[in-house]
Amino acid sequence: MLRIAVPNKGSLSGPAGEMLHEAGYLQRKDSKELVLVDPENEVEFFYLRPRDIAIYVSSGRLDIGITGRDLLLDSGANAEEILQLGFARSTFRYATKPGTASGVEEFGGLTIATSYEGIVAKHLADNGIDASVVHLDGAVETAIELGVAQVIADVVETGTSLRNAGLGVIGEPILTSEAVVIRRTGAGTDDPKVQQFLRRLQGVLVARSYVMMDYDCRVEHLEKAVALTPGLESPTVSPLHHEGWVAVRAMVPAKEAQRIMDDLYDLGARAILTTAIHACRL
Ligand SMILES: Nc1ncnc2c1ncn2[C@@H]1O[C@H](COP(=O)(O)OP(=O)(O)OP(=O)(O)O)[C@@H](O)[C@H]1O
Ligand SMILES: O=P(O)(O)OC[C@H]1O[C@H](OP(=O)(O)OP(=O)(O)O)[C@H](O)[C@@H]1O
Ligand SMILES: [Mg+2]
Repeated sequence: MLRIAVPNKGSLSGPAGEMLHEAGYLQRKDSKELVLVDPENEVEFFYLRPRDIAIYVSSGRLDIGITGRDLLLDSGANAEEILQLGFARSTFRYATKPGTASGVEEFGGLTIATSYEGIVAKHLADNGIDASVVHLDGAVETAIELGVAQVIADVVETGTSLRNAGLGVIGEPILTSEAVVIRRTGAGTDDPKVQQFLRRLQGVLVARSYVMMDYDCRVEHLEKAVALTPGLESPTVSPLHHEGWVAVRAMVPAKEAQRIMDDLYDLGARAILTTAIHACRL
């Protein structure tokens, strides 16, 4: 059985469960369930605090985990990313009240509040800055108003929390984060069970970001049409009953589908349609 750590709470938990469900795995129905066995797929899911997942995976007791890159780096655990999942995207940044500091180099002697002490301590050390770090569990933006710190370092997605607290970002993002699949460093991905798990998640990512496009076009326009829809390997081209015409089928990125349909139409293609892909193995 492959043993997999899944976030039990917070921003990662819902999307991780949805992705596993789309990949064909059983998922818990009750948020109080801590362990779930999926016998058909030969996997066992452990629902754990997102912050603890890298520690479990680095111990080798669990084969794989889903967590955030920022949490992985903050933990300092002996685990590495083996797949990016594209959700829970955020940046990790410093912020202050206007007028406190214009750059990270002015943080010397100040106190920085954060839930991610590991990342902040390393970043300060790398930049040779001597500042104090105070750990808070959450709602870090309020720390400045309440006088606990002059600077915060926190997750920023839309920036709404910072704006609401009257804070502005300082310097470049310390890192960009997203949900990732992790494995103990050096354990590799050769294990066929790990390979199968990764292929299933990759299949979900592709099914979400591509659509299938079909259209008819005249033979003399085929080369130009195929250049617009090269597909993954190469498009399928079938003869139509109506001589001089072919039917073409190819996967295209969902975000570009409308633009490609316009370009195909201008080229003389007709009956252009797209359909959703529900599952996929590349
Ligand atoms: N607003 C957000 N948008 C995108 N990702 C976020 C956001 N807030 C947190 N994350 C990501 O979620 C992960 C943190 O998960 P965690 O459960 O510890 O905190 P949380 O989502 O803030 O939940 P809570 O604070 O309610 O416990 C990190 O990878 C972080 O980058
Ligand atoms: O840039 P934004 O879109 O506002 O998102 C970022 C905020 O979201 C998270 O907070 P959460 O709501 O999880 O509360 P927390 O601070 O207590 O973790 C994060 O810690 C930031 O505060
Ligand atoms: Mg939070």
